Amino acid sequence: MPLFINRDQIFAHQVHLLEHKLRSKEERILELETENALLHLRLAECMGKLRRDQEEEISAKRRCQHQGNVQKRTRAALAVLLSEVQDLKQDLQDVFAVYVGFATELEKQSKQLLEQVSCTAVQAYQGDDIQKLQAQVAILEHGLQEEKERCRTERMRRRLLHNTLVELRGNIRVHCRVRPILPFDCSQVPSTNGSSSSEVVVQAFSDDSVLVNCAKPGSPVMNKMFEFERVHGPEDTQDAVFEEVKPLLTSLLDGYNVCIMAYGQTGSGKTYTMIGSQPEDLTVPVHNSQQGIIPKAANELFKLISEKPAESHTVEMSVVEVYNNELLDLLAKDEEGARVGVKREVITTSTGTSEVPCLTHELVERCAEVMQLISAVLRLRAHSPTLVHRDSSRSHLIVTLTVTSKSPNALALARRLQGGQKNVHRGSQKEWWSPRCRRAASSCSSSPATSPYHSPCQSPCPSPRPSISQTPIRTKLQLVDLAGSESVGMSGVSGAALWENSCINRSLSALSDVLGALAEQRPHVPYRNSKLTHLLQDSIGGDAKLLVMLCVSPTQRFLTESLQSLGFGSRARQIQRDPPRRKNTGIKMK
Ligand SMILES: Nc1ncnc2c1ncn2[C@@H]1O[C@H](COP(=O)(O)OP(=O)(O)OP(=O)(O)O)[C@@H](O)[C@H]1O
Repeated sequence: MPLFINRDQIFAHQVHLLEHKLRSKEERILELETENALLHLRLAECMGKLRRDQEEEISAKRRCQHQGNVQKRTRAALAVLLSEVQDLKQDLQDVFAVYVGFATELEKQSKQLLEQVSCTAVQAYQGDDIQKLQAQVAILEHGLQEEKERCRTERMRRRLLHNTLVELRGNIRVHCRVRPILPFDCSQVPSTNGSSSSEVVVQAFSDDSVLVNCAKPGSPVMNKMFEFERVHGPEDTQDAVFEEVKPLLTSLLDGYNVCIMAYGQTGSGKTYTMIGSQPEDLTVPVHNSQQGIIPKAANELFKLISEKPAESHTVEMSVVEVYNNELLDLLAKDEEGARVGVKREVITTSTGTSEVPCLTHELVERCAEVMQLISAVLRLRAHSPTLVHRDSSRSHLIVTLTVTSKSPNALALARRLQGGQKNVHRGSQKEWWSPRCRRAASSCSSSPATSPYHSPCQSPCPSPRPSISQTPIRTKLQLVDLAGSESVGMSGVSGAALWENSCINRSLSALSDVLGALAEQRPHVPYRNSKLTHLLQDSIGGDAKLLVMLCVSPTQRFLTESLQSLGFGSRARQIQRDPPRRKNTGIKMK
């Protein structure tokens, strides 16, 4: 059957198809146009963002440049200031040298005149002449006294200028103490080069320099001079040593953190300097004149606090030892209330400071209480005999006195107000503890009942914050008696003691590495290489006022160790930190 195809129908169908295609194309075009418009919008947005970023970049660059310029100008001004101080120091040294010469000459002349007077008196026996001569002698002696006085004043000025220089540089202060010769300076083993082991080779040359004779016997003298902020000789008493440290206690109440650290080889007098001479029976009180820096500092601190309004300051104490690279809380008690060393960890907080969570703090109100706690923990501290020292400390001891000031002095308050609300809040967040924080702290398993103070609670405190003037300021006084470095051969130890020795030497070399990195201003400072440096991180690299007390033996027997300690001190002096800052101020010290 023939198939008739209606052409109109076919066309109509094709037209319909084409129309459908056209519609979908138009729809696609519309879609694409919308997409295009959206893309344009996004492009415009991106362009805007790019422009803003570019503007920000330009302004950041400008700010950077400005800061760079300011830094350059500050550095240049500081350099000028430093060179002026150096020149002044040099001038004063010259003047001092002239005065010394003049004074010596005058003394000589007056002696000669005195001799002449006595000769003339015997020969001539004439009253008039004697009187004249006596008058002359009196004038000369008076002149000599005056010169001596001027000399002393110039010396003081020189030291003051030097201290200003140290403050300007923000350097670590280094003092050195050369102890007297002691029986163990004479070695039982005869020296291979024939020299006497007890020969004095390290001397306090002046009040700021140490002279070391490094020559081998038979060879020409080879002297090395080391300069420090203050040098004490064997004749210097505990009181004299503390006098130079005392001003730091005032700084503590002015809002600075302070750290005093004794460094030196075993038997060089670190514990003697920090704690004082120790009787066999630790309960026997030590005479004031024999006390070291820790009791004297505690005494001075309570004296200063007693001059403040009543109950405005509280002091809390913690004691830790770093033994075999482990941190032990020496004030922690067991269930029966007996003190036992409990292991703790040191952590870095979100603000970058180091802290020991759950560390025991005891409230102390008198120096005697501090010393009672010290005697209690000294029994726990690791000691063992070595060939050099029969009661050698085998751990680093860190005594911390935390002062909370509810009514800070005008100086600290003014600084804090200048520092601004933002700063205070940042500081207070870390320092203020609300009842909720206290509860959190006391829920810590080994928290002491005696103190509400613990490491800061991480959870936000909903309680209202105190105003700026109400916020207590907390400052830390860290007193560190480091374990003594020594060579294995010299100490003659073996077994467990050998491990102790290697831990001590490793932690001290970690301390040295940290100082090296800071002195060379390396971007990474390896604080975490040892528990000791991690714990002391804020004091060494932070903004605390740090005083390193180098202890050295005077004799040939320990020459290598003494040179190593003096080198450590010199390296510490090279560190240029930001000048120490008061707590909560954010303002650099003048
Ligand atoms: N300036 C000093 N005057 C008198 N005696 C001192 C002086 N310095 C140290 N001594 C005595 O030297 C001995 C060793 O001193 P000390 O215990 O302080 O050494 P150390 O550096 O702490 O040693 P270690 O690191 O091994 O513990 C002690 O008997 C101490 O009394």
